[in-house]
Amino acid sequence: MIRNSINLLTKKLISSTSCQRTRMRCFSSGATNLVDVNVNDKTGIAVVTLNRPPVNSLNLELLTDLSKTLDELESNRSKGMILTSSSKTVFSAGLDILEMYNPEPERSKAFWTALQDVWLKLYGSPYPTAAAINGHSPAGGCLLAICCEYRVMVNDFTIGLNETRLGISAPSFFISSFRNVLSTREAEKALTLGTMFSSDEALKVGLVDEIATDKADSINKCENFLLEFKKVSSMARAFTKQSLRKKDLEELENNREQDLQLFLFAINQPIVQKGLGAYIQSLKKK
Ligand SMILES: CCCCC/C=C\C/C=C\CC/C=C/CC(=O)SCCNC(=O)CCNC(=O)[C@H](O)C(C)(C)COP(=O)(O)OP(=O)(O)OC[C@H]1O[C@@H](n2cnc3c(N)ncnc32)[C@H](O)[C@@H]1OP(=O)(O)O
Repeated sequence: MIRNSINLLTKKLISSTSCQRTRMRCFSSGATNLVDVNVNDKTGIAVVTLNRPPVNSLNLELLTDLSKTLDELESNRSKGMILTSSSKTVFSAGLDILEMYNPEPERSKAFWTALQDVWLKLYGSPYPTAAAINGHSPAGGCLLAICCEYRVMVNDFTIGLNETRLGISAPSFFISSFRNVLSTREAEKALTLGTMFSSDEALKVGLVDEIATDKADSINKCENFLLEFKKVSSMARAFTKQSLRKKDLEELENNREQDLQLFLFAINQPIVQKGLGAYIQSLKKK
């Protein structure tokens, strides 16, 4: 994938004049509409909205749609992407727990592979990315946000990698993208404690870059960030980003099968199944 991106950058260099004339308007990511995409005609920035009520939990279908959307943005040479949610209170509740409970072997494999795909594409995207976090963002929800280069969070919500609170460790690619945002010290403290930060705390520690009053404000602030790149060569920008993230990306690319087997092993442990069952019940009883 990194090689593909570098090839793409080279192609861009050769055809940079024609690229600038190419402007995609809008595209759909499929019949299901779990992901809405809206491209601003003037700026070329795409607002990508997660749309799987009630809480945008990341199941196989949502991850597959998101993965396709990221492919389309890349092949359309997007000017930038803002990731947000259609919910009023939840950005994403993270991985869909039902994908891990009583797992069906082929589906769990496809599910984890789709998550790996999304992470590789989002974390390593050549176009600039920002997250307009307009609701709670635990675990896998936080993962999507930290893959982006900039985060604007609406007040009064929570964000964090809380896996240890659920009795598990965050997978290694979750940890590497978290450490790309926070200092190793802050990341270690937050990951081991499973801290969920309030919007203000997240700002203080550097997990988010700005606070917004509402969704529109968060999108506006993300857009302002992305527009700053008008002054910068898109190739130089993308190359720099991918160089900084190269080690993390290669770590997963070179160990995808091992990472998948670890996930399958973990979710198939009876003690984990018991924990997942109890957790699902606790969410339902709320
Ligand atoms: C427990 C042990 C886990 C062991 C796992 C083992 C191995 C796996 C190995 C590696 C993978 C590890 C990686 C994990 C990363 C993850 O992302 S795990 C998911 C973590 N997410 C959460 O813990 C969030 C849980 N949800 C909430 O806290 C709240 O729902 C919310 C997001 C704050 C929103 O609250 P709100 O009040 O608005 O909504 P409700 O709570 O009423 O929820 C509505 C509805 O949605 C269901 N639901 C919520 N979250 C999830 C979810 N993540 N997956 C599936 N379904 C979810 C909830 O049950 C309600 O359903 P309903 O009652 O049927 O309407």
